[in-house]
Amino acid sequence: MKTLLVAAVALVDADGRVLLAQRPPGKSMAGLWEFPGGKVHEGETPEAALVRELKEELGIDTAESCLAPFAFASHGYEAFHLLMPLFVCRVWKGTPQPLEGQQLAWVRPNRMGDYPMPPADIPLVALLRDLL
Ligand SMILES: Nc1nc2c([nH]c(=O)n2[C@H]2C[C@H](O)[C@@H](COP(=O)(O)OP(=O)(O)OP(=O)(O)O)O2)c(=O)[nH]1
Repeated sequence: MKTLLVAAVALVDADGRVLLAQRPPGKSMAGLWEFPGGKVHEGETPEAALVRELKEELGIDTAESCLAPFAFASHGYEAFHLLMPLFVCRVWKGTPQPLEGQQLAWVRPNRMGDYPMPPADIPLVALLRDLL
């Protein structure tokens, strides 16, 4: 089974809300809410992948130094094993915009239960609730 490395980030605003993005129709797990991020390319670090993805998906600028390692998900999906480091970021430039047609929502960790997420993410939500 292939291990897929995906980097994800909890963008946290001044009110302690976290940005979730809804996976668009046509993609795997469409309709579920996830942390922004994506696959780490060959030869790329997770931090560099996130800086790139945040620009592409949301139009915001972040520095690698603003990404604090927080936790990781390790989850067996049918087709691959997902290894997903989750970073926390509280500092960025710009306002997140849905540049890829995705829905965005700022959600308090204790309300994340209202937003169906991929199974890999469930343990991460509990950890965020403790942090924020
Ligand atoms: N970005 C992100 N991906 C997640 C989360 N939880 C989770 O299981 N994933 C999975 C979904 C995808 O299989 C993979 C991320 O792939 P991607 O977002 O870069 O690429 P993609 O939508 O084209 O994925 P796919 O349709 O090819 O499966 O990680 C999460 O919180 N954030």
